Amino acid sequence: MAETYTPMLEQYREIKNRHLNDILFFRMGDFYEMFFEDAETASRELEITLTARDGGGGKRVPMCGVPYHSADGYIAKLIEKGYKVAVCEQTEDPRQAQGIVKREVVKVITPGTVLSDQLLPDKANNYLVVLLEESGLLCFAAVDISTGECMWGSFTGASKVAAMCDRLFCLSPAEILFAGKIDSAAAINEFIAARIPSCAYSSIDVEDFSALRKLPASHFGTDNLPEQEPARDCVAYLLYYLHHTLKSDLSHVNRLGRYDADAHLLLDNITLRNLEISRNLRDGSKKGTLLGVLDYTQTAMGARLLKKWVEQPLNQPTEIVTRLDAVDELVKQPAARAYIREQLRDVYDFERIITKIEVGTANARDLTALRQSLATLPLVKEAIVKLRAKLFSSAGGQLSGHMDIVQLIQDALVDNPPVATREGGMIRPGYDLELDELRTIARDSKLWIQNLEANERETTGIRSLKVGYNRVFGYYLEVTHANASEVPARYTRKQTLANAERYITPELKEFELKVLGAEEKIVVLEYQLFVSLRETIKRQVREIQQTARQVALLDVLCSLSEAASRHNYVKPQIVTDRELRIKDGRHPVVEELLQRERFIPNDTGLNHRDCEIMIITGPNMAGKSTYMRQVALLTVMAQIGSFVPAREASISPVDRIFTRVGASDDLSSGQSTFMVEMAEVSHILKHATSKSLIILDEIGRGTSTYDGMSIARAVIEHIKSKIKAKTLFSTHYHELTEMEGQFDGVKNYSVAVKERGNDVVFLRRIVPGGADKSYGVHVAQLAGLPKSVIERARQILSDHEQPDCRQIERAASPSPSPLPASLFSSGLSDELLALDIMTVTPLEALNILYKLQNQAKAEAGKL
Ligand SMILES: Nc1ncnc2c1ncn2[C@@H]1O[C@H](COP(=O)(O)OP(=O)(O)OP(=O)(O)O)[C@@H](O)[C@H]1O
Repeated sequence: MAETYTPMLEQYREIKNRHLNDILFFRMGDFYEMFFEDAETASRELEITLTARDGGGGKRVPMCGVPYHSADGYIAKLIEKGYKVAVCEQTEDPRQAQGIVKREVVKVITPGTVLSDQLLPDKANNYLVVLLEESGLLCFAAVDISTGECMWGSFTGASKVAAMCDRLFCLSPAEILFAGKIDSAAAINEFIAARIPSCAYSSIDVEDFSALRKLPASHFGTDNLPEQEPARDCVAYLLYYLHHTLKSDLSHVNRLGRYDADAHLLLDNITLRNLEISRNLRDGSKKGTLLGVLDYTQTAMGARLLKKWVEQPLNQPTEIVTRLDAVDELVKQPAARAYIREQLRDVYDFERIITKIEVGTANARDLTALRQSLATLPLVKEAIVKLRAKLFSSAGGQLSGHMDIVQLIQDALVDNPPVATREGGMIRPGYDLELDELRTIARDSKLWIQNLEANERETTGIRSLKVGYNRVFGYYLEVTHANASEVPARYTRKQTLANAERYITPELKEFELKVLGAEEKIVVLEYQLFVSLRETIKRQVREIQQTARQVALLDVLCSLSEAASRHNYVKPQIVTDRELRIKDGRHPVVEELLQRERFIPNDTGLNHRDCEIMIITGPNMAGKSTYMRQVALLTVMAQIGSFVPAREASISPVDRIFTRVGASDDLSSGQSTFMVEMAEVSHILKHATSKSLIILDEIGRGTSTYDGMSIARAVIEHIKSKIKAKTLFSTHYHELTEMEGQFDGVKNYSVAVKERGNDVVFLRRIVPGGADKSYGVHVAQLAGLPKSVIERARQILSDHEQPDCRQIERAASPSPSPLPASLFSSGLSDELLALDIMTVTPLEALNILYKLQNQAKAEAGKL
């Protein structure tokens, strides 16, 4: 026989059955209760007491609970730990309920659908992504429910997984859902675990999917829908999940954008990381990144847009120039820029406020923030209309101040309303006649009580008599025991305290009814008025969203021009001759970090005639990596529409930038450093085109010299003959400089140094020609290696640099390099060879080691 529970628990079980993957917060009065397994999980994760309650038939059922007013904090904790929380409310007034109060899940909160400020990342997007793979097409649909932004994209072919991973890296979703069976799931999961570890992921399956197929068209209309069915289905899953979790009509998710890879300069996730475009390698924050240097945005909307611009620069010259012209105008008009930025400082994140209005969670304070934000816009518009650049004329035109809404909120709400919406105190006097009348009754009642108190004191002669109020007895007259004998017969005793008696009179009760009724009515009426105000604003969701987008655009343009003038950048010329010419270029981030030292600028000239590939040699620490990243970053900046740190720059947009820089530790994937390096090089060789820019920093160094050098040379030859991409290649293999004479367009450069005795001065200048020394020992010394090690290294190096040794090293055959002669001279090796390691005891071994060391010391002249 099926187990039976109390009617309330039966209701719980019925609801829980529909939310098996969620923790069910079950509202009971002032608490959210959890039962059964959920109670055990929640008590463990939230560190709250696990109790039990009678489940019917003598069964004890595990239970725990949290007060409803502090539930947000607990929910936040569970979401951060990757759980989903279904919030089940009482949907009827318990006083009117017959039997068990009706309850319903009003929303499911998941990492990708959170809307509370507490859980949303400040100034950043919070994406939910659905992935679907079908008929060779790998699709995604993404939404930031907090702003209403929604888009889709799809990839095919051999590189579809890599392309999807790059996209996911940019979106950095809070939650990913795999719809149905995804062939590439393993590879994608591996990437998420390594690169977006905070992302929650699960699968989504629907029994009757055919019913959902209509969702995209009914929600977005048919105009912008993806043509391919898998992509449309992906959007359908996304909408289904949103309806299932948010249970609102989602009118703020009203535009479906398409991610179009062809419109952008593609920066894969490796390059985004290597160049530290928006996240640094140290802790993933924007400190010390290109975004960090360019971000002078004033609003959260601007900050989110700038991150997109920086991670997805443009590739079409006309679009780039349009942005550059706008930035240029603001650079030339510092007063206008300062004025606009000043106004924008008072603008709240109203893109998110609009969402809260749409889903009905906005409070009165949100609305006053919206009013304040919109009210500043006419001032911004005034400044914008005087500007000439194309982007301003479109932005200015659309920058509506929504004065009707500003006025409406101004009239309806007091200046500083409370956060709570059901406790009154929000609506401005004069806004609603009925409310004003009720307030008059409530206010007059205070006067009435004062009068009553004075009258009663006079008629009874009890000077200490006072009128009071409590929730249990309502209004009462309080008289001390000492005066009890003076109390008239018309008083009815209600309560006896230690030193006083409390009474009521018919007059007082009648008054109470009127007053209490008024106060209750005020609270209800204020809430109704507030909700209807919210609904009125909701009708303009689209228009206000449009305004938010214009504000973001303006903020970003101001930010880029502020960065340009603060850091002394110049407007790059955008050309189409496939050349890159930079005069006195600087690294935007390194120049900011250098405090006392001055950053030394350098030129660059890359073209397909005489300098397609730069082979850069030079000492360690000389500035090779900095220079190469600088060239890449200046290209990225120009394609963002930003000015660049240089005296002059003319840049032909590239289609992709590839980087292979440093030793990226991919220990999590179980691959060796060299394997990762080769995989990255292979990725570059497969995807680079003649319009790409490639940065290769010392490839081949993770293996033996000969293997490494051979691979490096073969890679350059391949790029030169097959790909023809502009390339910067740094290396310590001086042998590669021989390529200059052998291939047109391969040019040697080196970083100049000055030698002073054993000391080396880095000049940080890139000059034509190859270098012949690495000065690695010098850098080791700078890094603080023990003096003895440095001296020994110098000795080995000088032996090694003898002509006969160098001859051997440069030979192309990969024979093992001989050890320096001195190490095993004078019979040391004979003694070692004679040893039978398997039979010596540890003590004997130590003795032998001691003897060998003494011998070595003697040889080194240290004894
Ligand atoms: N143009 C410059 N002006 C001033 N300082 C610079 C310049 N370029 C580089 N530096 C400084 O030199 C440091 C080392 O530069 P970088 O890492 O580019 O050297 P590298 O030649 O790539 O070294 P390695 O071969 O060891 O990787 C940088 O961190 C920076 O502080």
